[in-house]
Parts: sequence; C-alpha cells; structure tokens
Amino acid sequence: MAEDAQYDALISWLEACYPNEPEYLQAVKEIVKDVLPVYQVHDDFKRYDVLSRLCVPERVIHFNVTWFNDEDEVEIHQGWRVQHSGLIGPYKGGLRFHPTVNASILKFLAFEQTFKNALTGLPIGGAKGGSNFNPKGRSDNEIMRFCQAFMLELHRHIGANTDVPAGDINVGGREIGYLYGAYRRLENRFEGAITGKELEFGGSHVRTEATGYGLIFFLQCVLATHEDTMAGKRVVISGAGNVALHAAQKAIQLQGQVLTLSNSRGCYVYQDGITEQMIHWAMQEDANHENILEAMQQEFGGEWHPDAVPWNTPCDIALPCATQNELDAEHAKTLLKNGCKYVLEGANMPCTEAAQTVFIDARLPYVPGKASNAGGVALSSLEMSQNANFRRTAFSTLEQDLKDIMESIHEQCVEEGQDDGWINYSRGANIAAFRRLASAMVSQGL
Ligand SMILES: NC(=O)C1=CN([C@@H]2O[C@H](COP(=O)(O)OP(=O)(O)OC[C@H]3O[C@@H](n4cnc5c(N)ncnc54)[C@H](O)[C@@H]3O)[C@@H](O)[C@H]2O)C=CC1
Ligand SMILES: O=C(O)CCC(=O)C(=O)O
Repeated sequence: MAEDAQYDALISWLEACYPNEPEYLQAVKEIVKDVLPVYQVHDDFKRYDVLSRLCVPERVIHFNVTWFNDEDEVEIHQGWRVQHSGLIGPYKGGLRFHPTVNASILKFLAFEQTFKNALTGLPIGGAKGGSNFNPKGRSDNEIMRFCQAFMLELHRHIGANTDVPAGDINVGGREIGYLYGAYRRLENRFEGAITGKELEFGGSHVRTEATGYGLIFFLQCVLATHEDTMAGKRVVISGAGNVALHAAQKAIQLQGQVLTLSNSRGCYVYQDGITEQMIHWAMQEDANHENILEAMQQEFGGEWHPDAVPWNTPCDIALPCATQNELDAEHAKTLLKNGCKYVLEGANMPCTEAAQTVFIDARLPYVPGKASNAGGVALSSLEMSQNANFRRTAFSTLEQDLKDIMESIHEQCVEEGQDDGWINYSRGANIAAFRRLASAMVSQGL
C-alpha cells in the first residue's frame, strides 16, 4: 500500500514535470515499480531520496547544429547530450542520428544506460546523445561536415574523464572517425574521449562485435540455466544493423538457425537458416544498397515481405535488435502462441510495456536490454582503459572478458530475480543496478 502511494506520487510528479516525454516516463515506470520494495526497506536510501534523484538526469545539454549541405544551403538540426548520472564513473553512452530523436527518447536511453552501466560492474556513469539529423541518402562529405558541426558544440562537454560518447543507431565507425577527428583538432588532445574508434587510432578489438556477441553469450547463460542449448534453435532477429548482424553471426556459429532479419521497410525470411556467408556479405555490402535486405533476397533467395515484422515467424528464440517499442502486446501473444520460449532484447526497450507484461505473466525467460545488450558498453569501458594505458589488448582476451562480464550480469539477474522457481530477469536487473547506484549516492552525500 505504502509502495503504491509512493509510486503514484513519484510518477505524478514526473508526469507533471515532463508531460511530453512518453518514452522517458515509460522507462522510469518500468524500473521504479521493481525497485520500490528495496527502496522502502533502506532508511538511508529514503533519507537521501535516492529514487527521485536517480530518475532525473543530472544535466541535459541542447544545442543547434548548423552546417552547409552539398547544395550550399544552410541546414539546422538539433543536438543533445543527456548526462544522466556520473555517480559511478564518467558519463558514458552512445550517440544516435535519426529523424525521430528528441529529448524524451534520449532521456529514456540515458536513464536505461545508467542502470545498464551499473550492471557491468565497471566504472562508467550513464549518458546518451544525438541529433534529429537523418544520415540516410546523404553524401560522405555531408556526413563529415555534419559530424564536425555537431562536435563543434559537443566537445566542450566531453572528455576521457568527463563524458565518453560512442555509436548507436546510424552512428558507426565512419561517423565515430569524423567525430573523433573533430574532437582531436578542437581540443588538441589524443585521448579516449570517444569509443568505437578504428583500431589504428585507439579503438579496441571486439568493440564492433560486442553488443551482438554479448547478447548471444547472455543467451547461452539463460539456456544453460534452463538446461537447454543453442543447437538447432530457430531464432528470429529484427534489425539488420550492428547489433542484429553480430548477434546473428554468433548465433549461427553456435549452431542456431537464424530465420529473419528486418528493417523499417520490411522483413527478410530465410527458412533454411541464414548462413555466416550471407551475414558477412550483408556487412560488406550494406553501404552499396538502398535496402540491404531486399538485395539479400535477390542475391541468395528467401522471402522479402514489405512492411512485415519478424514476430509472426514461428521460432524458439526472439531477439528484437532494431529500436524501441518495435514489439507490442499482439506480437508478444503471437510469439507465445507459436511456441517461442525465450525473448532477449538486443535493442534498448524494444518491447512495449504491454508486451513485457505478456511475457512476464507467461513466466517466460524475458531479458531486458539493460542486461542482455550491455556487452557493447562494457567493451567501450575496456577501450577506455586501453586508451588510458596507451595499450592494446588481444581479441581473444577481450572476447573472454566480454563472456565473463555477461556471465556476471546474468548471475546478478538470477540472484535478485528469483520468483517462486521462475527468474524475473527484468526485476533482477533493475534491483541489482539500483543497489549499486543507490549506495553510491548515499556514500557521496547530497
Ligand atoms: N551499437 C551498440 O553498441 C549498441 C546498440 N544498442 C541498441 O541496439 C539497437 C540497434 O542499434 P545498432 O544496431 O547499433 O544500430 P544500426 O544503425 O547499426 O542498425 C539499426 C537497425 O535497425 C533498423 N531499424 C531502425 N528503425 C527501425 C524500425 N522502426 N523498424 C525496424 N527496423 C528498424 C535499421 O534499418 C537498422 O537495420 C538500438 O536500440 C540501440 O540503441 C544497444 C546497445 C549497444
Ligand atoms: O558503448 C557505449 O558507450 C554506448 C553503447 C550504447 O549506446 C548502449 O549501450 O546503448
């Protein structure tokens, strides 16, 4: 009862402060409901009001990005960096360039990132940033000029021990290179102020693969806990970007049968099981095709379904790896009806609140992104320590480190998520991260 009243009071306060930020409120509600019982029994957490304070970002930086396009016209975009929490390390999280980017989306991502980063056990705070710039269809010169204009504003807010951005949707190796080049010239410093760099200028082995590979390492832990294995499992994956393709690659290497990939235009289905060669081809060819999945269908056969999603394809395992709120309650029910046994998020908050409820009510092993996609940021943290020491670690060592970190996150979820013989991974992840953040907040005073 006391918990309900506290929940209502906190959420009403946030709704009044931020009425036009639905994604941010959605992410906050999901965590608050799980951690309230822990908060309620800790007098020091209550005395320092850690819950309300953890919900709001420490700082939201908002700026204009103005630049010349190839037609010599001025374009103006919005840029943001949400520095949610620096409690346990430098602010850390990706940059997203997408027309849908706004304050609500970046605040939800920075909030989730804070909890995710806490789960890794590494010294990284939480942040997210980006712009409503759409890089699709732009020339390479335009992308470079946009990245330089974006960094002209951002550089004064970041640094190796302050805030360390990385990539996210539509920000890959090329964009990171341009952003880092601009940072280095503006600051006259060669330091690990951005991760996801190329190997030749301070990047780390395994960072490119880390989110997708880490997702599959986490999946192996879930399967082992349920006395199950990957071999022959039918896997449906959404997205066709960094996370989706590397998850598919690792799943195939471990004898999984990957049936789908998707993008915002539709879904590619290959019932015989997509091969590693096809994934490799998609990685190489992406830049040369307007729609890599339609091109894949022309190159290798299979089916291309415009406007379709992967969730109607019967499967054992579903891995949403594209974007937020891409899998709703109807999709969740269809997955269950068709026999899906495991759902792990590769993207950030891809399952709507209602879809999560469907999985949780069915007591399905459902793993939220803040646990299962934490491999990317974990490797970013290892890139930061390599940069700080001016050293490079071998691929095999880092891949083993990634496995160990995903196993440790899995253990934390299992420990905190026990629910009458079932593991509530979502609650486990939220509580484990909350304990670390809340005690850091108490220790550091008001
Ligand atoms: N890159 C990373 O290291 C990490 C990424 N993530 C999350 O994973 C997700 C994917 O990110 P990346 O693979 O890095 O981006 P990406 O830009 O490489 O790929 C995104 C993919 O999603 C597809 N997509 C975008 N909107 C869509 C929609 N509405 N419906 C269907 N498909 C859609 C795009 O076509 C593209 O194939 C995002 O939620 C991101 O925040 C999470 C942790 C780390
Ligand atoms: O590597 C990073 O710093 C950020 C990764 C990221 O954006 C995420 O975990 O969602």
